[in-house]
Amino acid sequence: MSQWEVRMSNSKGLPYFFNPTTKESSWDPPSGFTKEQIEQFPGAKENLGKTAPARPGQVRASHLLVKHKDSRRPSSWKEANITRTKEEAIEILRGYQAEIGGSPDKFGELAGQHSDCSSHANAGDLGWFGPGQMQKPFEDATFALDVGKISDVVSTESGVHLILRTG
Ligand SMILES: Cn1nc(-c2ccccc2)cc1C(=O)N[C@H](Cc1nc2ccccc2[nH]1)C(=O)O
Repeated sequence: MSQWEVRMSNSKGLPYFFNPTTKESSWDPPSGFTKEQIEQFPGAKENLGKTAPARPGQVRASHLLVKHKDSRRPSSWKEANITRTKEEAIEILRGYQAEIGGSPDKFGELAGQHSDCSSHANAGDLGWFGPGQMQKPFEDATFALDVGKISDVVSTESGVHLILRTG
């Protein structure tokens, strides 16, 4: 039986069917196979049922930033002159992390109250962004998250962050 497999289209963020023997590819399942057979194709379990991101290649995230004295801009809507150390900032962020407990709703509430980023007014929402738009540690951490998940502490030149990936 010519072996079909399910691959993920990077450009569209959608699964497609590919036959390495015949080099055929199709968005729709090849005919002549039962649903059960299709579900056994290599790659089917990882890829079938995935929906395309609203903006292929981009991600959306919210964050809670705690700045410190060595931040690129040690000032925020909350505090004109931020003097805490990076270690103190991490301790504060750990407290928020515990209170958030993995809840996206709680994340937005605390980001709105406590984030040292001007996006606090947006419950921490930064909108959509692609590669090269945010500081690299922030970008890498966001792209590594599944949608709906919250990072551990991430450090950038702006301070220390918790990141919630939303899209
Ligand atoms: C990248 N960005 N987007 C917003 C924003 C987005 C939506 C609505 C309002 C503000 C603010 C910022 C920003 O750079 N804010 C900085 C702090 C900061 N540094 C960041 C580094 C990486 C990601 C987000 C970051 N936010 C500041 O207020 O000093």
